[in-house]
Amino acid sequence: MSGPRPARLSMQQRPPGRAVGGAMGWGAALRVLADMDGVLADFEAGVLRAFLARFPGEPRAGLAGRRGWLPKEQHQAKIPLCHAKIVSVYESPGFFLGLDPIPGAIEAMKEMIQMKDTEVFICTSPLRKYEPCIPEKYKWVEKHLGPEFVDRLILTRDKTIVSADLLFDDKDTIQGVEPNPSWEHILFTCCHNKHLELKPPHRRLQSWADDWRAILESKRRK
Ligand SMILES: Cc1cn([C@H]2C[C@H](O)[C@@H](COP(=O)(O)O)O2)c(=O)[nH]c1=O
Ligand SMILES: [Mg+2]
Repeated sequence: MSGPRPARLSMQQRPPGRAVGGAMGWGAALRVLADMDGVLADFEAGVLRAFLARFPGEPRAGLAGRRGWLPKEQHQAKIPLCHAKIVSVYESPGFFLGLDPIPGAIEAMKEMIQMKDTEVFICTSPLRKYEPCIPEKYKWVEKHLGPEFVDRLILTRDKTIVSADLLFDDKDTIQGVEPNPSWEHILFTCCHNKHLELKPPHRRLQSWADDWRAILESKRRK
């Protein structure tokens, strides 16, 4: 985690009506990234639901017993034969588009984007097998959040190179080519990370019912 980013002066690039100024100075809007799977879209529940529908009677690990980010690793460790089947589930057409929103996520994002001096983006990593994952991610955002957020969708397999103040993400370790990302990673609680004990100054958001507004405000004050 590093300190706040220097103020940006690219006012021309800002959408009309979102110019910022005042106490924080011109261009010093707070920039927030929200991860998609596990933060906005319920990837874990979607995997389990689709797996049960497609392979009824197949042994699987339930959400309560999940440890570690990769369900394929989880299942691989306990039930070796499941791996390829789990991958086939989340690589199937309709999987990403059919994911349910995480409770409160849509409301939080729509409120956040209206906040003064705040820039909100969705930052998601597509599967290496990028079809149909990528078009379905765009469609999901349009369906649940609307066209305003389609313009704010960042797809990258390396989030460390994206410049922002905050990143809400369920993955416990986010690594890439940039060793010191500009954002503070707020771990969004999910079945696979809830057992992890975070050492200060690392912070969590337990759910969208938790005080995400306070996290944004704490970052503005810095
Ligand atoms: C195995 C596995 C894969 N994913 C996938 C789903 C997405 O394509 C990315 C993560 O996307 P995010 O929006 O950056 O969260 O990886 C996953 O999320 N979880 C898994 O266990
Ligand atoms: Mg995620």
